[in-house]
Amino acid sequence: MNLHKKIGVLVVNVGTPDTPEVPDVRKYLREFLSDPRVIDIPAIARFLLLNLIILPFRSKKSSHAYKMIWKSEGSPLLLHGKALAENVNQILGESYTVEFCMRYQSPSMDSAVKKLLDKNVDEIIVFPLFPQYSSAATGTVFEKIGKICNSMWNVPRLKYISYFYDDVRFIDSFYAVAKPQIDQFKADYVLFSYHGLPERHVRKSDISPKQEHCLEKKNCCASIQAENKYCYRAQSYATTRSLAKLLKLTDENHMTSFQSRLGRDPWIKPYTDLVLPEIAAKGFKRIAVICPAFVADCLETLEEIQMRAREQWLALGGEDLTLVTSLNSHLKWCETVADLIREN
Ligand SMILES: C=CC1=C(C)c2cc3[nH]c(cc4nc(cc5[nH]c(cc1n2)c(C)c5CCC(=O)O)C(CCC(=O)O)=C4C)c(C)c3C=C
Ligand SMILES: [Fe+2]
Ligand SMILES: [Fe+2]
Repeated sequence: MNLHKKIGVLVVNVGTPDTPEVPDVRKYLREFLSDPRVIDIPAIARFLLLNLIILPFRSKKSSHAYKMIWKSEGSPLLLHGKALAENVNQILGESYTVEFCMRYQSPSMDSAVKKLLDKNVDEIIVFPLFPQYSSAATGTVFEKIGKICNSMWNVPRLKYISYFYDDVRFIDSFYAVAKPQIDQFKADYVLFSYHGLPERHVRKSDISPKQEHCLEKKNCCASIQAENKYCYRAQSYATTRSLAKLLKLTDENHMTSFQSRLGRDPWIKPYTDLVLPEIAAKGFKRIAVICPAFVADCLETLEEIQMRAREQWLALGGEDLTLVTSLNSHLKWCETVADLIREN
């Protein structure tokens, strides 16, 4: 390797509002949900849905939720991302410059790319913090970097990290973080709850000639094959299989589900809020919930799982539910991120 080469790294997460107040949450939701990769319906229908239904109702509701998890220094998603980038930069040393940014709102991808170019980097590695590929999260980050570079005369060399759902170091990091928490909690059941997606997104990721694999064949997500290599649901199940094996779980005491639905379209199943009653009915009392689609704790883990799902579990007669805190800026995870960057 050329010792004088300077490598820029963009570590990107989805985005968060600047404050938990309604106007900032509305601004964030507007940018996020106007993205055709997130709400993939015709532009006029998306505009009407967003302005007449989602923004008037959701902004207030989400603002209330954000207020419950907000830290004095800011949004958990932002704080964890900044800490991760700082630690990874220290591990990688001075031939690398690592910038943390958000696909929506701030710090913006545009400002982070500018910072890297001001430091005269020779190439940029784009690292979306999403273990499983989805067009709504990973795809939109890659599209955005393309748009940013479109306006440049000297386009920097770009490299992309698309997914790492089965990378042994990612799995080992989650194991290292989760295992002590599950043991200490004395869980009798482990639920792997992933961010959901509309079923339509998964069907569109199917690369078989007539899209006859994803959600068409029985057990379509039970293994990764050529047809479903971009299938978010199949990649999520693969993450669960690797983690469950390390945690020595059996088919009886763990399962995979999908949370955070929005709107009336069918989303990938099973739904987290609908499996909790089934698990309770089997007599399990102490459930630990791991969320391996999120490498940092955020609204979806801290409010939806640790608060709302816990309340639901207690109402179902469960003894307790714990959220297994995420990778955040755990040292093993920082080393994994540094390794994934180095090998690019
Ligand atoms: C159609 C709507 C949505 C899709 C598709 C979607 C995919 C998706 N999202 C993440 C990661 C995160 N999403 C977060 C929040 C969030 N997500 C949606 C909607 C969709 N996400 C909304 C409306 C929100 C905002 C909060 C709310 O009102 O519920 C977050 C947390 C952000 C935070 O500030 O803490 C993350 C992270 C992935 C990985 C993904 C595709 C798989
Ligand atoms: Fe989301
Ligand atoms: Fe699939």
